[in-house]
Amino acid sequence: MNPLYSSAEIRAIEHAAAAALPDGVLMQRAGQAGANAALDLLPFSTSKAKVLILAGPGNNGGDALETAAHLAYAGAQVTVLHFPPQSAPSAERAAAMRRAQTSDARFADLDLAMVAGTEWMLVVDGLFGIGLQRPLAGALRELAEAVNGLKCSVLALDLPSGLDADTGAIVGLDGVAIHATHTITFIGNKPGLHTCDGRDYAGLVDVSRLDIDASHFAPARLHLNDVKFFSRHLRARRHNTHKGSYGSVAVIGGARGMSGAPLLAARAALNSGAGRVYALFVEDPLPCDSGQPELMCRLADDFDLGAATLVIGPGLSASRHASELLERAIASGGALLADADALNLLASSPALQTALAQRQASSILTPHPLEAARLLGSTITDVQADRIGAARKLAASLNAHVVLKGSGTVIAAPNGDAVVNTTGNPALATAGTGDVLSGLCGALLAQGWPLWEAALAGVWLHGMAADVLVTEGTGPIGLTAGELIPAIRVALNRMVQHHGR
Ligand SMILES: NC(=O)C1=CN([C@@H]2O[C@H](COP(=O)(O)OP(=O)(O)OC[C@H]3O[C@@H](n4cnc5c(N)ncnc54)[C@H](OP(=O)(O)O)[C@@H]3O)[C@@H](O)[C@H]2O)[C@H](O)CC1
Ligand SMILES: [K+]
Repeated sequence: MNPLYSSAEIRAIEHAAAAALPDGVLMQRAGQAGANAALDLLPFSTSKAKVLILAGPGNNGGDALETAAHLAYAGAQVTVLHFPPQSAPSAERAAAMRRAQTSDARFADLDLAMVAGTEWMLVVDGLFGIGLQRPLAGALRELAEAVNGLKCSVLALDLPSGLDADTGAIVGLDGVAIHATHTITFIGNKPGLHTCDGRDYAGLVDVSRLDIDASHFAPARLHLNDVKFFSRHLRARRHNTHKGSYGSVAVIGGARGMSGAPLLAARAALNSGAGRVYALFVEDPLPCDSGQPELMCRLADDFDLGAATLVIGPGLSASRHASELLERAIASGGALLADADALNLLASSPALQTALAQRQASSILTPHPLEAARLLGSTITDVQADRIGAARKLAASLNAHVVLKGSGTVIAAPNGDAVVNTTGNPALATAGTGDVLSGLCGALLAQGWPLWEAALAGVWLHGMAADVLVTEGTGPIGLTAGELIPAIRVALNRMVQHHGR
């Protein structure tokens, strides 16, 4: 089920596997896998294909040298830019170097004009893998920038050089990484390829396990999101049901001048199948939502908060009254999702945090990185430098399921399990999409989904709806949050048709 491994876990697997195999086999397999991935990107007749191979000083460079030898034997015109190790290379890297030197690959000196001025069909990035220790600097930085200026495909071996394998952050303030179009990653998939800058820099990711025996892989605590994680909750509707069978959602928010946010969340909840949906306003309730008259608009103070699944936060404001409503919502016994201003109020109140952490029924929190930073007492930079760590920390300290939004949304449970989402695209970087997500998750909770699965499915469907709209040309530029709602409804129904019973 799409496990993700930290670099420490990958090294442990590699050591255990290498001990049971003849010397150098893993690097040879990595080089073969790299060459196969490269050949997939080259024309059938390789003889005219100019391929630039960047071979760094460590074992990632060893993989690149193996790849270079294979591609040269396959007839490609291979040029290698080689960065020799400062100390004695590993035996397998030395063997890889001999193989590349005895092939037809040409070793060239670093010349940025040559890199920029040649019509490469492919660049293979084997500068650094999981052993990157510091930012790319000097000539390496210039080389990465020159490669990033090329139009051709770029295949990263293991991961794009300059990217942190565990976090997906580019290493260093104002750091640089190779912008790959494809990545062939070895032994196991890595979180850094799927969150933060990872999705932009890794391109299409393929995993080669190097034929390592399954016994060497310990169960992972981190996975890519997968429909299999939540598909058993996708239920076909029974004929003999009524609106009461599908639960009630109450969205609490809408301070003066911010009534749009709860309406978006409430519309999303209704269109995601909740039986009854209330839009509860901190003050001045709208008489109705003329665009969605099925919604019931009320003053929050007049509502029994125990009577519905609560989504609190969209347009809530930071007023004292809003804080009292949050306190009441936390004290209610039912399922609760807190978003937006509710998260900011939580961040400024240790008492509310304690009350949330002590709830019998756990909760879902859906912060974006700034909201998460406020809750953690840190900065956006800190959060983005380790999104998975930040989500896990929040989940543990607040005893909540945390959805840390952004590229590669992270969903973390209080027990440390975490998932990185794979759907979604930059179209979601627009006002109101967070409100839609909160309403969608609230609707799934109201229909009886457990918190973890509701968060996984909500994030997955939200991203899938945006992906479908972008495929159809409705975005990424200019997609509006409201347009997501009918697309979510279609995606949810299609999934129920496919998986439900
Ligand atoms: N060992 C095997 O059989 C296999 C390895 N695989 C591949 O190996 C890499 C991991 O290899 P490792 O050597 O540990 O690490 P790297 O190649 O990523 O880089 C380490 C060397 O790079 C130097 N370094 C690190 N950062 C920088 C930097 N910013 N600028 C310059 N040099 C840097 C580091 O030198 P130090 O000075 O820090 O000591 C090392 O020399 C893994 O990713 C796989 O690709 C195969 O997958 C399987 C077989
Ligand atoms: K690399």
